[in-house]
Amino acid sequence: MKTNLVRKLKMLPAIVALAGSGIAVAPGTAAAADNPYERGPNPTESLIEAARGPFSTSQTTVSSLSVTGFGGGVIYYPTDTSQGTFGGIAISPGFTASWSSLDWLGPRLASHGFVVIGIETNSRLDQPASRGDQLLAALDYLTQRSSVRSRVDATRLAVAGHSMGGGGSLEAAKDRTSLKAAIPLAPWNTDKTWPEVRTPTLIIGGESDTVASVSSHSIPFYNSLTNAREKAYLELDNASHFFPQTSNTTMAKYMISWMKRYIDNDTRYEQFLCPGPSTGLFSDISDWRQTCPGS
Ligand SMILES: CCCC(=O)Oc1ccc([N+](=O)[O-])cc1
Repeated sequence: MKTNLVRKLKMLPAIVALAGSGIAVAPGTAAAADNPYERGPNPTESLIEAARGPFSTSQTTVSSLSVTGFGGGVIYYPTDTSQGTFGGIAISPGFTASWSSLDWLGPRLASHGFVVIGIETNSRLDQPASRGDQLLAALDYLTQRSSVRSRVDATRLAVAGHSMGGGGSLEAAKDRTSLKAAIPLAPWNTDKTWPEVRTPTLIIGGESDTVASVSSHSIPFYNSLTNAREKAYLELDNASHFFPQTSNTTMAKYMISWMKRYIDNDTRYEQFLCPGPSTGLFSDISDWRQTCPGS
């Protein structure tokens, strides 16, 4: 007992120094006391724009033969086990595409402290409703059966997807209102109204998309999210339908900020979302709309 007390007293200066430095400390220590889900250092523009975040990552392939409800995929996860569990994110590719079309996103998001599963769909022709079911099946697999399940917090989960996969992410959020965040990318869906979604949702559209034009998809979807706890719309200047398929710093930066803010409840990332980016002549963002907490 006495030895423990002496050890704790000896550690105090180190804990105080860490708290001041912005370096994350384990849940239960001083800096993380307010928010047990906060992971990683204090964010800066350069941190969220970098090709990799502060966590080292590893990956493991999931065979379609070992799962039900989706077509397997790849899991990316932080190797650090000293800070507790991480939130989980499932991501679906679009019509006729495989996970490899988006795979740059896996390590990019995981390196900020998330366990990410990029899925293959049962068929590459699956429609958005099916892709939504498959995203949820992948999250269940991730948290209940996968080899990394002990690293994931099953109460802090999110979805994203491209095109029909983005339409699928709206379907998943509609069906599972406990999801903490959704990010449809150039979403495509025949259903144009989403009042059932309560999950904080960031829609990212491409200004020059001719497959799922923002005027008939992303913007009406955003406007119809009347019951989402928070929502935002980011439009990438002059971007085509296929912008998520190559590494895109602006897209990654706002995905990271949204996921951190709503999966981890990390208000340190609010600075990038409220009031959000400018959309001037020299910006690569042509439109930004949002509801900020309390507004
Ligand atoms: C990578 C393909 C992204 C995607 O899903 O694009 C499409 C979305 C809708 C249709 N369609 O309605 O035929 C086609 C492609």
